[in-house]
Amino acid sequence: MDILQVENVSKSYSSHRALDNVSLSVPEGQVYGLLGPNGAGKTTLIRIINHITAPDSGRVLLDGHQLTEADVCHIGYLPEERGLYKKMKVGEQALFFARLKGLPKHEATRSLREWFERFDILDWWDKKVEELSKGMAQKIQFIITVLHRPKLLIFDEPFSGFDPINAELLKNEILRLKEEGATVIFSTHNMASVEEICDNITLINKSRNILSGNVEEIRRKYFGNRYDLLYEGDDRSLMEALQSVGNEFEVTAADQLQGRRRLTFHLKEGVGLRDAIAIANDSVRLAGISESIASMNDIFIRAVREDESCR
Ligand SMILES: Nc1ncnc2c1ncn2[C@@H]1O[C@H](COP(=O)(O)OP(=O)(O)OP(=O)(O)O)[C@@H](O)[C@H]1O
Repeated sequence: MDILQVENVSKSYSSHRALDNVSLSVPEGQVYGLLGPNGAGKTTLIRIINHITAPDSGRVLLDGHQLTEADVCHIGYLPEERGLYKKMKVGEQALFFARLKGLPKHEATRSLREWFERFDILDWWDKKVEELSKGMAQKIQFIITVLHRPKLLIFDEPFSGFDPINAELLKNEILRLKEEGATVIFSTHNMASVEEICDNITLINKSRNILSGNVEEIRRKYFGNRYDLLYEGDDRSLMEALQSVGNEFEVTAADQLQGRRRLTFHLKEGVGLRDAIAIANDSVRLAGISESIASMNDIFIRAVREDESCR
């Protein structure tokens, strides 16, 4: 069942078209990535879903009905530009926002303390917000966003400003929220996080949806019929030997210690993998072969370039 459906949404700012007939469906209980180059239209779409901006045409459905202002309380939204009151103390402010979202004081305090402990920031409770670094303030904002347990969470660039340890912490918390039943949509430029936590994605380029689907399926299919050969020997002679069965050759050092190399190549249509292995074996010492799964980074670049070339 899809918790959110975006149907043919378009939006223009004066003469610029920020979204052009964008449609997507977000399955309930999954993590959904919104990807795209700078200025593609991700934040505009997120703002439309959150009822901050209205679309010029198209509609957004939540649980099958047209989303209204009243539904916004079921959505937790972490905007890209985050605002906290600088002079207020951290705990006091978190409590203030929790009360605004309708949590009784006792429950809000207990729940906030639990979150602060989990994020290892309990000793920040009485600090002033102005004393916090960017990443520290971001943790507080994250907690405020998820505290009232909305069923749909939308994070705009949640990883920006986080060091690798805190980014890992955030990833695990997003997965924990998913396990507890929440649906999470987030925009990001961090492709590693997409591979690690997203079930599905949509890639927007220049206001249009150019690629949607399940991350695993996209990664398997996108480049299609590609394999990694692990070997010891001469790169050039291996590539020459494989010319008749493959193309798009790319050599990388597989591991420095054993001096192994990795050749990634595309197997030509109608050629059996066994034939390629036999040819490779005659030319180098083959240590392994596996299907090559494209990275989201490669897919992002290729999909955007292909889209640009046919506009
Ligand atoms: N309030 C606004 N007024 C005018 N133009 C806007 C406004 N908001 C966004 N735009 C324009 O709409 C386009 C899409 O912007 P948007 O912020 O949605 O992109 P984005 O995909 O979130 O980009 P980034 O990855 O850089 O955050 C951009 O060209 C931007 O300049």
